[in-house]
Amino acid sequence: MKIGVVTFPGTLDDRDAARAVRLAGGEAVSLWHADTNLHKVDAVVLPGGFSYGDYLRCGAIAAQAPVMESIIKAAKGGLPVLGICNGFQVLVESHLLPGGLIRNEHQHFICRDQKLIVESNTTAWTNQFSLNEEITIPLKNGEGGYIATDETLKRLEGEGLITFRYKEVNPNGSMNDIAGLRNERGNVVGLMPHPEHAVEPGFGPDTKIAMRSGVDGLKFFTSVINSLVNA
Ligand SMILES: NC(=O)CC[C@H](N)C(=O)O
Repeated sequence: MKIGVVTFPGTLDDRDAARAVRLAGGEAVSLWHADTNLHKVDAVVLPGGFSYGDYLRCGAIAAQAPVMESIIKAAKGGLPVLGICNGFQVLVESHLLPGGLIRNEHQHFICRDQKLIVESNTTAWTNQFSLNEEITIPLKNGEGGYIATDETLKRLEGEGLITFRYKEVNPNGSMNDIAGLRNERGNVVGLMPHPEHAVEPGFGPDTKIAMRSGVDGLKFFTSVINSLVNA
């Protein structure tokens, strides 16, 4: 399976995302921000980083990049798309997911191992998790505070679109402890924490904190391969 990994100017985590794809058994295909086609990929990862220097708002300029025009169109047609951190911000700025991401409540950049609860396991990117499974993956961002109108929050809660919720600590003031969302169809998923940094023993979260192997992030990538194989 070919999984496209997008690089915008200022992207940071494209190499780790490509490595995660390979460790899960997929083929990573580099997509450049200026690409006007998606090179026949079966899914796309929008990785983390500081696209366009975080000018204006994180992800706001990347959402206007040529490659996003194809990704938005393909996502609406069912292509699996995962947005990680800056990628989540791009998905929100592209209106593929609702709401907004603002500066962390405490105004500081945060970097920590973060516990999450998986609240939806029927998406292209989460089908290898159990419902309500607790996972630990790294979190590192400056604008991770999730906001939405009361009406949107009600819809997200009512329709089961909140895919990840922060556990124990709400690290950034996100409304309803929201760490990640899905679209109705389940092909588009975005989250602030970083699964691609928790795919190999010894390199992910502190296993004393995670109390597991520190590779909880790998299941995002095996999930999408599983959903493509069984599509
Ligand atoms: N790790 C990231 O992707 C960071 C995203 C964004 N630059 C922020 O600080 O919020």
